[in-house]
Formats: sequence, structure tokens, C-alpha cells
Amino acid sequence: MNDMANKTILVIDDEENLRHMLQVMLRKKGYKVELASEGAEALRLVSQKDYDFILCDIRMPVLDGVGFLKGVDPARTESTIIMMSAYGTVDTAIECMKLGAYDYISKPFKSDEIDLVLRKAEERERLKSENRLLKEELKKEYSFANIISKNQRMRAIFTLVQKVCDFKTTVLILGESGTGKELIARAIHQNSNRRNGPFIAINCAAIPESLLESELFGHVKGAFTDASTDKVGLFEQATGGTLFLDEIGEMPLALQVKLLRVLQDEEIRVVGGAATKKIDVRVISATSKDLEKEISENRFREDLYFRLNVFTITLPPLRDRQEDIPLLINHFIAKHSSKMAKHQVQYSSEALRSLMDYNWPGNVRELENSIERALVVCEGAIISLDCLPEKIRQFHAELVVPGLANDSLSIKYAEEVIERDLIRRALERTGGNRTHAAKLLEISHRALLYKIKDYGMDD
Ligand SMILES: Nc1ncnc2c1ncn2[C@@H]1O[C@H](COP(=O)(O)OP(=O)(O)OP(=O)(O)O)[C@@H](O)[C@H]1O
Repeated sequence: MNDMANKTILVIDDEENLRHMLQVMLRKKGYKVELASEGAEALRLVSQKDYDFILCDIRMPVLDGVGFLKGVDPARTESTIIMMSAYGTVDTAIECMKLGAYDYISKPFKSDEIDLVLRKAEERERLKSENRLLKEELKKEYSFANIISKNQRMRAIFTLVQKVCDFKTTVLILGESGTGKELIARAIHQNSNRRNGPFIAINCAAIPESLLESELFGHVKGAFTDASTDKVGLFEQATGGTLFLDEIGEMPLALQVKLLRVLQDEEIRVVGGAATKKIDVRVISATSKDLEKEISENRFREDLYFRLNVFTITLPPLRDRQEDIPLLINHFIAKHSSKMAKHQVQYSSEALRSLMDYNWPGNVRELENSIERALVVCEGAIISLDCLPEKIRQFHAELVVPGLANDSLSIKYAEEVIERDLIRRALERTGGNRTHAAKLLEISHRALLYKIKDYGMDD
């Protein structure tokens, strides 16, 4: 594999002889080489083009190596930067690594030494791109319409959702608060042939009983004291699309009768109006209440329940799908850290253990809020135990009994579990053919063999 043929390298040094010596040497090795004599010139080049590697001297006129590094912001560039330090600048070289340079090499150096440092950097590049591919693969494998899960029950729900999308059937989504009911409703809409129509959501618990009817069906001018103009209701607004009735369990009984009639006849009567109007709307409803209990206590109509639950989806609470927690944490870190201009945020193993142990009464919403808060609270790029809300930490403290305290669940462990699972499935899918499995995982054959051995998956 001669992947150096396409690699570009920028050499920044004020000594002309050294620039040319490096140019000749690196070209021989197959790199495409460009030259700059100081930092400011190099910054101009870097702003126009991405280099795979940058070899940068520290002491230079105009803009020195540190100035260049600050100007280029290593956190935002894909280039691997290697500093060249002359006698007396080693401390600065180490400082440069804190600023984001990958490595440094001391001058004067031999051809072999530069070779070694570049090979190390190549290896890092390879790992970086492998990780990126693996992460993309994870996303593909574990997300459906932005809903992340590797849990078997959730995967079965994704399959069901895809099947029900194109039918106009009413769908009832059950699950505790924050389990993703609205996300599923949106996914059904987005994957259906109504996707170009509107998706309208209403929380039945958030609107006073007196207003809910006109909100849903509309009213004519003068229908009641405050009705100063005609109002188009949500059913009519959702024509050709989907109406999502959230917290349906909170709908007043009198309105439940009217809703049942609308669903049966597919027509509405505007409040205060005489005529009925045909509607073409797919209704999805959701609740965190136990509707059967509500029926037995006469708070929900059984006939409406039967009409709504033609197709029912029950979302499991987060505590029953612990394996999703690391995936969701990564997803929310990625989602929120970019907004806060934070890069490559990691979490400590204690923090992960707490997040895994907690019972999440508020489910995924609570996890998302906790991660967003932790990103605000944590100072560096590490989410530690201290950055988590008290109740999550305390939950952890209560659970840490002797024997459990040393549980080696760490980020690395979580990543390994995911990676192992991916490899196992790739091998299953390819009937054990490692060459094909490596292609599927988009990693090199050699890397796959290494991982199989490392994880003890040889047999
Ligand atoms: N599997 C998931 N993957 C990614 N994000 C999720 C997932 N489940 C839920 N979320 C996120 O969690 C939050 C709550 O989800 P959602 O509003 O769909 O829950 P809900 O069950 O409808 O809640 P409620 O019953 O309180 O209305 C949202 O920000 C949503 O994007």
C-alpha cells in the first residue's frame, strides 16, 4: 500500500538549505512537498489548502512556529503538525505540543529520524480515519431517523415503524416521559408518503379544556365571546400530513367523544359552524399514562382507545436499555459541544459508570439535559463525576458497594463492547470471510485481524 503517493506535506523553515534538503528527501519518499520560509506565508498556504503533514521550525523571522500554531488552531485543522526544534528550543517544542502539535524532532536530524516521525504520524492518521469510519458505521448501524439505539426492542420498533409508515393507520405510542415518543411520531411522518405535508404536534395537557376543542377543530367568528375572527383548527392545518396528539390521556372526556367521531367519519365540525368538512389527516397519539387503568377508572373512553390503538408502539424506558447509554452520551456530546465550541470532549470512567448506573426517571430527555449541563459546567475537555448533577452522583455513591467499586467499566470498555459487536456482526454477515468483513467495516484487513486477535475472537 503506497499511500504516501498522495500525501501532501508543507515544510516551514527559514533556512533555505534545510528546506531544499527536506524537499529532495521527502519527494524521494513519495510525498508532494510545498515550502514556506516563515509562519505568515505558511498560514496563507494553509488557509487555501489542507496538508496531511506540516513540518514547522520553531525559530523563524516574521512569524515563528508558536505564532503559526496559534494562527492555524490545531484543534480545527486535519493536518498533523510536527515541530522542528533547534538547540535550546526543546522547551518551546513541548509547549507547542500542548498547543496541539503532534510531535517534535530535534535538529540536526538524520533522514531515518524524519522517516520515523512521519511513519508514527502516518499511523496516527490511519487510526484517526479508522475511528472516524467506525463512528460513521456506528451511526449508520444504530440510528434510524436520528433516533439512536442498539437495543433489540428498539431495533424491532424501527422495523415496525418502517412497515407502518405508508399506511394511514392511526398509531398509538406508549412510553414514559422522555423515551422518544415524539421522535418516533416524526420518524413515521418523515418516512411516510405524507412527508411533504405538514407535521403538527399538540400537547393536549398544555391547553386549557375550554380552548382545546377550537384549537383542534377551529371556530367561526362569534362562536364564543373571544372568537373575533374565523380560526382554522389543527386538523384542517394538518391536511395531507400528520397530526400528533401528545398526552392524549389528558384529553377531557367530552372532547374524547368528538375526537372519536372525527376519526370514524374523517370529517370535522368547526366550533359554531353548521356544516362538516372532510379531512385527510393521519393521527398519531401518545401518552405516558396507563390507558387501560384510565379506562377502568372512567377517565378514558374505551371506544376511543380501540380506535387509537390500531397499531401500538411501546417504547422501553432508558433503564431497560443500558447499552444505549454510551451511544447516547456520544451523540449528545457531539450535538451540544459544537454549539459551545468545545472539541473532542471525553468523559471519565467514573462519570460513565454513574451515568450507566443511574435509573433515569426522565429517560433520554434527562440524559440529554445532564450532558448539556455537564458540557457547560466542565472546564476542560473532560466530563468528570463533578460535572454531573448531584442526584446522579449520589445514585452512584449509593451503588458503590465493595466489589462494585472496582468494576472496570470505562470509556474504553464501552467502545470495545461496541467495536466487538460490530466485528461480530460483520463476520456473521459475511459468513466469517475476514476480507469481506474488513471491507464492510471499512478498515484494513490487517487492522481487522489485529482486532480479532486482541479481542480473543479468533474462534
Ligand atoms: N433514541 C434517541 N436518540 C436520540 N435522541 C433521543 C432519543 N430518544 C429521545 N431523544 C431526545 O430526548 C428528548 C425527548 O424526546 P421526546 O420529546 O421524543 O420524548 P417523549 O417521549 O415524547 O417525551 P414526553 O412524553 O415528555 O413528551 C428529545 O430531545 C429527543 O430528541
